[in-house]
Amino acid sequence: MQLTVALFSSQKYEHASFDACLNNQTRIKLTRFEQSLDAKSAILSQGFDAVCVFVNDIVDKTVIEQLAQFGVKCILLRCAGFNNVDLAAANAHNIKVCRVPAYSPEAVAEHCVALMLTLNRKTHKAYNRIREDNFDLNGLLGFNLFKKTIGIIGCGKIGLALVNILNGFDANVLVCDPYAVPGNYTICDLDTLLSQSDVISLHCPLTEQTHHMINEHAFAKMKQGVMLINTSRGALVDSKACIGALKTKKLGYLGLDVYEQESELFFKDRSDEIMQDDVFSRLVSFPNVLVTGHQGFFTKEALSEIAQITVNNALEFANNQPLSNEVK
Ligand SMILES: NC(=O)c1ccc[n+]([C@@H]2O[C@H](COP(=O)([O-])OP(=O)(O)OC[C@H]3O[C@@H](n4cnc5c(N)ncnc54)[C@H](O)[C@@H]3O)[C@@H](O)[C@H]2O)c1
Repeated sequence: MQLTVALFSSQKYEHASFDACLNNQTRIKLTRFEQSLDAKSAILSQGFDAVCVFVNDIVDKTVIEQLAQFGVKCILLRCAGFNNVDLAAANAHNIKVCRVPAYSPEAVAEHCVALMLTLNRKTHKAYNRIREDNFDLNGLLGFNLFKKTIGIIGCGKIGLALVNILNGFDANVLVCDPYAVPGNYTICDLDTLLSQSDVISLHCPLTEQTHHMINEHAFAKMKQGVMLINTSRGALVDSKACIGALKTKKLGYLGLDVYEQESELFFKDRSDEIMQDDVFSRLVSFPNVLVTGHQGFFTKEALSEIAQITVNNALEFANNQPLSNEVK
């Protein structure tokens, strides 16, 4: 039997890695759609055995009911996080859900350090200054990461990859994670991490418990001028509370690779449109805020691993084999 797969939110940059994996096999037939999956576009999945989705596709109860009606039996996530999928609804309709649990955690950890160093050493400003023959150093003052206290919330695969890099800076690394095991860091509770860290980086999943975990109460506990980095999921952070903390200078630096309302913005060229998101506009107006559009994962190595694992997940499903990366 051939497994037909409707791939949503298709991007050109993924073609080569998927084509390389699908080459010389006829078991899987992939059809690409540029549209993201939601209640309106779900009709496109009619007649397909599986859908393949990414971080901002909406796979809630309504969409899953439609998928079930159209005969879809498997949801293949091309990412690790699965907060956008209603697992109970999928289970109720006997639709299997598979993900890519790890694809180069180092890619995200390295991007996180790129955000930290750019914000700190202001290389983005220096780049522009030098192009205009402006060699003034005023306004470019940074600080050493050496011996600084860096708090990591969520020390799974990405958090741990970050710890390994930060140990190279001889930083004092604090970790808050309910399942933390002893390592090259100090395990502490959230309040201790918030109050002692010079830099805070988020690497826990988005759940009901972690939604807006960084809010005005959390900022109140932090050091004046703290740096906050979020490469995990946008809604871990209350964006409006960030604006408040930036205005009082409590928040000295903010690096975001994810944003709560990113599904309305990211992964498309919107330079011809009028920005409708006032919170986002305000955030990017601060000189000490650096936003990248969910590109933490975006390395050659990670794209290749995502394609290989997704195709393997599809093959396991097509062959009725145990699903190594099923999420229940
Ligand atoms: N920016 C990107 O391109 C990108 C790419 C991949 C993943 N991500 C995000 O990064 C997150 C982390 O990925 P990972 O592969 O390291 O996941 P992981 O499952 O390996 O690690 C997550 C860790 O968070 C911990 N955790 C859970 N609840 C917590 C809480 N309330 N407080 C503190 N820790 C808590 C878990 O115990 C676990 O150790 C994912 O959830 C995903 O949202 C972003």
